[in-house]
Amino acid sequence: MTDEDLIAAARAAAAKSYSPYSNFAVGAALLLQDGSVVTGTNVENASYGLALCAETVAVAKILSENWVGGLEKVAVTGPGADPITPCGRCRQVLNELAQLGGTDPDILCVGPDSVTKVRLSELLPHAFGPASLA
Ligand SMILES: O=c1ccn([C@H]2C[C@H](O)[C@@H](CO)O2)c(=O)[nH]1
Ligand SMILES: [Zn+2]
Repeated sequence: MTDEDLIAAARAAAAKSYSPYSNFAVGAALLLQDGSVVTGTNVENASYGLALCAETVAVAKILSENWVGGLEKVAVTGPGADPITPCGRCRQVLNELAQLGGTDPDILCVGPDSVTKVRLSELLPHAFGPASLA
């Protein structure tokens, strides 16, 4: 799975976005250690504050259906002029999945003409995670 393939999967997910209120279509594609890819898109609501982010939808799909191992890589696409970075809540939600499998995934923050690659630990330093409860 190349970065380009993962980005294409995120873009395909964004094409299914339900975002009639913000018109801001986000796609996320999560690559797991067994090579499988799970996608998510943002799902908004007439009660605006209930919007679900693309990354969180993808993590919920994985943990409720088919978690098979560590989180290797994530691609996130948005419609803005700059590469999109996961919001704070999504960083925490992604960290839970990463910690479960013991990885520090690359996050591909995708813009129209550039990709910024950062580690999750760079986006969420000093994270609170499962081990913090011990
Ligand atoms: O990382 C992010 C940031 C925002 N959104 C969604 C939430 C909302 O539907 C829209 C505008 O904030 O974008 C995501 O899905 N992921
Ligand atoms: Zn988010």
